[in-house]
Amino acid sequence: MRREDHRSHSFCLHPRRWIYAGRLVLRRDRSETRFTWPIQLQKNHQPHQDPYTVELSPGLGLGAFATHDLATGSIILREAPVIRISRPSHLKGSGYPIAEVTRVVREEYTKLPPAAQDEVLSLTYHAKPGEVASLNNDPLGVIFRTNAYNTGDGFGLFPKIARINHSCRPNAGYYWSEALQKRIIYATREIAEGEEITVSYIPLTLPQSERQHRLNRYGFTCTCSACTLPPPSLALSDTRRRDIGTALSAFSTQLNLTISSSPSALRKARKNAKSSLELAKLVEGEGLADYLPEVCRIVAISHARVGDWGTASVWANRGFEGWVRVDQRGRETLEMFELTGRFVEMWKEQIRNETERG
Ligand SMILES: C[S@@+](CC[C@H](N)C(=O)[O-])C[C@H]1O[C@@H](n2cnc3c(N)ncnc32)[C@H](O)[C@@H]1O
Repeated sequence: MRREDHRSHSFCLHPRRWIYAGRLVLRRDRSETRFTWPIQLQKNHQPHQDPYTVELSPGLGLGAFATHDLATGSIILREAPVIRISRPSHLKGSGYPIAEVTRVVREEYTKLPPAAQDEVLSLTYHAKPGEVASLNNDPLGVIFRTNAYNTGDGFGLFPKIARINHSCRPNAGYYWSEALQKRIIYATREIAEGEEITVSYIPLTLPQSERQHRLNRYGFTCTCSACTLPPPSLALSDTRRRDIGTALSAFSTQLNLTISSSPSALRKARKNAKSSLELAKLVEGEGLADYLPEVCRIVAISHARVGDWGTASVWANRGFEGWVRVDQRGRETLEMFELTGRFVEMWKEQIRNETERG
């Protein structure tokens, strides 16, 4: 059993509800594994100052910059959409035609107060030559196309989030909270004061050439640290990202909690559990921190399927820690909370049984 360092937590699950904090130490032989479960909750002592400011980012237009050091998991911004449009069912899979986007966005735009209209019109956009002229000189559709994010069932314009630039190795992630009806931006790793805050506009498991192709619609060539690697390292990064993408989609069909019983199913499940740890290493090595909470879930469930409750508990707990900071009442947070509790109980029972057997 591996030794896990005890980690302290400084966030609040519910502002007025304090949850029992107990430290769980499980011992086997001379090694021990400790972690705190349920998590130790303390008051959130984040500074009151806004975590970011908007400034010029050389070569990228405006960008968002950290005003102080931000810890992993810090919430940078929560924003509700000023304009929200639904996904047209008849066009599933194909893009929204820009003339139609322009029409529906204008309809919503006219309902906004003047200050919000000005904020929308101030946003950067990328259009093909002659495109805005072909839309009766109405830029709203292309503003929307350049800046919108999804909102679960549709798309929304978030004028503050829209100032955040792209990187293929971002330091922030985003999340649409159904409960809050807001998009949340959070630090996926430590961000130093003055550092630019970046998110990804595209899936990051694509190789560099495909990423550049996808970014064409935003009108720029990405020069982030991942895209400008020297050729041998770039080839390695491309392979790693492809492998991560393949593994993520392969695991997506195997994430149930049925314990494998037949020898061949168990052999396969053991192989998968091993691959899940390799996936975690690849994601960490490639610096794709916003994929980590999902990978924690994969590692946890893959180890539960082979009855390795220690590893399953530690990774479920890690996944929970990742999600709870982002959305305390989110579906993923609650799932990982529930799984950690369940796995810890199984783990305790496993150790009790082993101790009794001597
Ligand atoms: C959603 S906006 C981001 C904020 C924008 N920089 C601004 O000034 O409002 C997207 C636009 O920002 C620019 N941009 C974002 N990320 C970039 C990057 N990594 N490199 C160059 N330009 C970038 C592109 O012009 C893109 O169309």
